[in-house]
This record gives sequence, C-alpha cells and structure tokens, in this order.
Amino acid sequence: MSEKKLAIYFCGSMRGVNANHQNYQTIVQELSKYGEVLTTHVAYPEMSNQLEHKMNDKEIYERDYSWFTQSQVMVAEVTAPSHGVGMELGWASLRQNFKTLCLSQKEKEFKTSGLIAGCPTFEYKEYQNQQEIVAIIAEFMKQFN
Ligand SMILES: O=c1[nH]c(=O)n([C@H]2C[C@H](O)[C@@H](COP(=O)(O)O)O2)cc1CO
Repeated sequence: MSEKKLAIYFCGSMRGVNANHQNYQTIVQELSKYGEVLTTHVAYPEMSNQLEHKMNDKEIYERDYSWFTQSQVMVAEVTAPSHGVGMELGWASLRQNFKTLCLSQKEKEFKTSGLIAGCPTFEYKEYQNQQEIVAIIAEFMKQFN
C-alpha cells in the first residue's frame, strides 16, 4: 500500500502586486520533493490563466478553501503584497498546530505586514537567492520526515 503524500498549500500573489514567478517556481519545485503541492497554478501564470478563467470568484474561493482544509502545511511567498495571501495566512493562523512557513525576499519594495512577520505560529524567513530558498525549505521540511 502506498503512503499518502503530504498535502502542501502554496500561496503567492496573483491579483496582488507583481510576483517573481521564477522564485515561486523554485519554491513549488522544491516542495514537490516533499509532498504534493495542491496550488501549483499560483507559480505558473499560463496554468492559472487556463484554470481560473473557467471559474468565477466564488468557485475559486470554495476550491481554495477546500484545498486548505485538505492540506497539512502551508508555505507562503509574501514578498509581493496580496490580499488573497493575507486571507490564506489568516486561515492558517487560526488552525491549531498547523505549520506555516513565510518566505520573503530580503531586498524588497514593500515591508511585510507585522501581522505576518510577527505571527507567533508562523516561521518567517528572508532569503537572498534561490540557493537560500532551497536551504530554508529543506530545514523547514525536516519536521515532516
Ligand atoms: O485566481 C485566483 N486563484 C487563486 O488560487 N487565488 C489564491 C491563491 C493565491 O495564493 C492567492 C492570491 O491572491 P491575490 O489574487 O489576492 O493576489 O489567492 C487567487 C486568485 C485570484 O484572486
């Protein structure tokens, strides 16, 4: 019998401030080594254009909330401010014993909200380059081995 994969919810800006999709893709690729990323479309605009254009906002909300309830861990890239990511992190902050990693680029235009960087149940990490993304994720995912 095969073991059930860890379900990972990845968050990143879509309608919010312009995102660095290269960094999002590195995060999703790294996370995929540890489990199943339910929200891959966030990192790939071509994929989300195809998927989300067939859905209205209510359907997007219901699908994402359902994925959130199925997930065991959340990883949010918070460099680019986004209401949606803030909302998802709000869900995560209210769920007991739910592991959440927030990643933010060191050199950035916007300061991360204190409610995110200061949330006691989140692990908040800043990175400078892709190698640091890989290292931070490897360290964070150790707890699920
Ligand atoms: O089309 C969408 N699909 C979708 O999955 N989301 C979710 C996933 C992202 O982590 C987050 C982005 O929110 P926003 O669009 O406010 O930047 O919301 C958000 C949108 C558009 O708001």
